[in-house]
Amino acid sequence: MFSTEQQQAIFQALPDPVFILTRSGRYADILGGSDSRYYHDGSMLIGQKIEDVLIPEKADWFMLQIERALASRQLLVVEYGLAGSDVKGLGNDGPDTVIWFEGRIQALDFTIDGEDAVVWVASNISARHELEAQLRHKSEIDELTGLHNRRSLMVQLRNQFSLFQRYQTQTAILLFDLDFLKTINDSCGHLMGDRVLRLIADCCRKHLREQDFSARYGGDEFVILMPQTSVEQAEHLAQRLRLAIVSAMGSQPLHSRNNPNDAIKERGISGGLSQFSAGDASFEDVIGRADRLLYMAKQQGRNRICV
Ligand SMILES: Nc1nc2c(ncn2[C@@H]2O[C@H](COP(=O)(O)OP(=O)(O)OP(=O)(O)O)[C@@H](O)[C@H]2O)c(=O)[nH]1
Repeated sequence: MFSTEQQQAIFQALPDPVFILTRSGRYADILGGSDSRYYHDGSMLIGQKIEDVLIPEKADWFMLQIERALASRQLLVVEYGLAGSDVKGLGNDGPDTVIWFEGRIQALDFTIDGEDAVVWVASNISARHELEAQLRHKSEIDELTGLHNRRSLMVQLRNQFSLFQRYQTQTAILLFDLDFLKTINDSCGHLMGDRVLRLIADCCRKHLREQDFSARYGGDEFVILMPQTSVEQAEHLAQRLRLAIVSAMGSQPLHSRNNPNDAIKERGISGGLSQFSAGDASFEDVIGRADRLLYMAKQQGRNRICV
């Protein structure tokens, strides 16, 4: 139906680039890629090998995908990022952000110069990738404090509990609640209440270790999950955090709106500290224990951690 020239023109008009790659990683041909918003002219790659173009770590990954597609003979769909620093010899000329692609790879049923080969269609999905990252962030992070939200805490607790069941690694959990937030809200305004909640989050980020997982459990309740931590170590960390929060709150102008001389004196947190234990059926058991200990801390006069 189409002449050879017309077929060639149709291939070149394809918006996404189509790479014909041999088993040894040679660019046998490149078609399409006409959407110049996303793709540069790649014709200079023809005849070159992936290992000549990309740094070893990336080149190995590309070669592995070619092998997978050739072995399965099925359509293989992969996602990958390419940064300017992944391309050999680009220097500072490449893009400064990672560009994300979806690769659709299919083995060809003929050989090219005696080699097996695949067709690899690369689509720029950076915009979608960015949107997905934003949505993931929104679904996992508490908007007010920037800590993990309850939903991502639950996922983390479930994973850590599975690890505990398999390896019995000590894992401590602190559940704490800001004392008298209602009084702060009523006396100093809701915005000041919000400010104190953010202050607590800052203290968590500053005073806990990188492996500790801090989350806003809801309202003025927070949970700190401390993997590979004994209760003794966790108690030390919890007390350090409590003192840091008391000290940070001390620097806040927590004065009554009606009477500026009337400062709110009660500043602190009450917490319950527990750990996964052999008899627990699920992570909910340890949260339940920490909750009862938190209640005890409130009963005993607040601004303390019960273990
Ligand atoms: N400012 C602010 N207040 C909140 C937020 N979420 C919940 N609160 C308020 O926090 C208060 C929590 O109340 P409680 O924990 O029961 O009581 P409390 O005043 O902190 O007193 P104790 O916990 O008994 O020491 C409620 O008045 C909620 O309305 C928030 O995001 N911002």
